[in-house]
Amino acid sequence: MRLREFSLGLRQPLSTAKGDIDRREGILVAVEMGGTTGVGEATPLPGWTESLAECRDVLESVGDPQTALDDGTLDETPAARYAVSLALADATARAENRPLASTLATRSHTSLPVNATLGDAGVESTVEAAVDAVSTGFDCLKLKVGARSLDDDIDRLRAVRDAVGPDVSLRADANGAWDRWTADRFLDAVEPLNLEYLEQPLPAEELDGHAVLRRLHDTPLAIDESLAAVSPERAIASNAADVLVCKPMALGGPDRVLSVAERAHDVGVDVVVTTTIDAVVGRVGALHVAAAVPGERAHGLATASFLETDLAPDPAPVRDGSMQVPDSPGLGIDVADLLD
Ligand SMILES: O=C(O)CCC(=O)c1ccccc1C(=O)O
Ligand SMILES: [Mg+2]
Repeated sequence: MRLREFSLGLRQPLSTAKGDIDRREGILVAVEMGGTTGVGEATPLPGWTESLAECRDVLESVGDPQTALDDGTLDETPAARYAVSLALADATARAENRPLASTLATRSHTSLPVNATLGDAGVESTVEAAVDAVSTGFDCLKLKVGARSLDDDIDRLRAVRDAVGPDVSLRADANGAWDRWTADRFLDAVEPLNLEYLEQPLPAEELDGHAVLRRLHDTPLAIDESLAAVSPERAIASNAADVLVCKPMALGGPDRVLSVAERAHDVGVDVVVTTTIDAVVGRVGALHVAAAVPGERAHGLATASFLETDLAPDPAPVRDGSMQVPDSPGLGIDVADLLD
C-alpha cells in the first residue's frame, strides 16, 4: 500500500457553529490488486474522525489492506478505513471495467442534485451568496446557523427566503450548537419559511431531545454528528430524524454508508451523503456512494469550490446544481494524475 500526504488550503474558510475549517490535510492511499491500482483518501477532521497523526499511524501499520479491513484494525479510525475500503473498491471496479457506483448497487443514479453549502456570515453576505448560488443553478441551499445570535440566524433565513423565492429548497445546519429551548424558538420562528429540514440542532448525544423536537414541530429534522457519536442502529431506532446525513469519511467507508442507508430505507428515513470538505478522491468516492443510495434528496457534495487547489482534475464538476456520476471504470479519476 502506498501513502502520499497532502495539504490543501481553502479559497474561503467554511464558518460553522463549531469554528472555521480553513485547511484540509490528509493521506492518499493506493493499493495494487492483481495489477490494477485503486485509490482512496483519508482526510481526517478532528471532532468527526481520528486526528491526522492517528490516521497516519494506523495507515503506516497496514500490511495487506484487505486483511486490515477484515480484522478490525481500522475500526476506530474512520478516515483511514474510508481510504482503504475506497481504494479496494476502486481497484475492484476498475478490474471489472465498471464505474464504482454500479458495483455498489444494482440500480444507481447517473446524476445527482446537490446543495450549495453556505457558511455562517452576516445577513447581507448570506443573501449575496444565496442569490449567487441560485443564479448558477442550485435549487437547494444549506445554510450554517448557530454561530451567531438566534435572532440574527432567523433574520438571515427570512432574508434568504425573501431573496430566492418559494421554489428553492432551504436547509439549516446548527452543528449541535443549541439547547432544546433555543431550537424550539428557532423552529417556531421559521415555520412559515418552509425549510426542507433543520440539521443537528442539539448536541450529538441528545437523540431523545431531537425526537421531542421532531414531534413538536412541522419542520423535518436531520441528524449528522449523532450518527458518529452513537451507533447508527440506535440513531435510527430513536425516531430522532427524518433524514440521516452520512459522511463516508466519518462513518468509515462506502459499505458503512450503504448499510446505514438500507436500515434507514426500511423505516422510511432518507439519507443525504456529504463530504467533510474532501479532496477529489474522497469527494468523488462520496458521489459514487450517493449514487448507490435510493432517494431523491440533494446531497452535500458540492464542496470542491472551497478548495484552493486539488489533487487531480475533477471528473464531476457541479453543473446547474447537479453532479454527473463518472461512467469510466472505478472512481473515474486517472491514477496517473495522482501518483508520482
Ligand atoms: O453538507 C454540505 O453541504 C457540505 C458538508 C458540510 O456541511 C460539512 C463539512 C465539514 C464538516 C461538517 C459538515 C456538516 O455537514 O456539518
Ligand atoms: Mg452537518
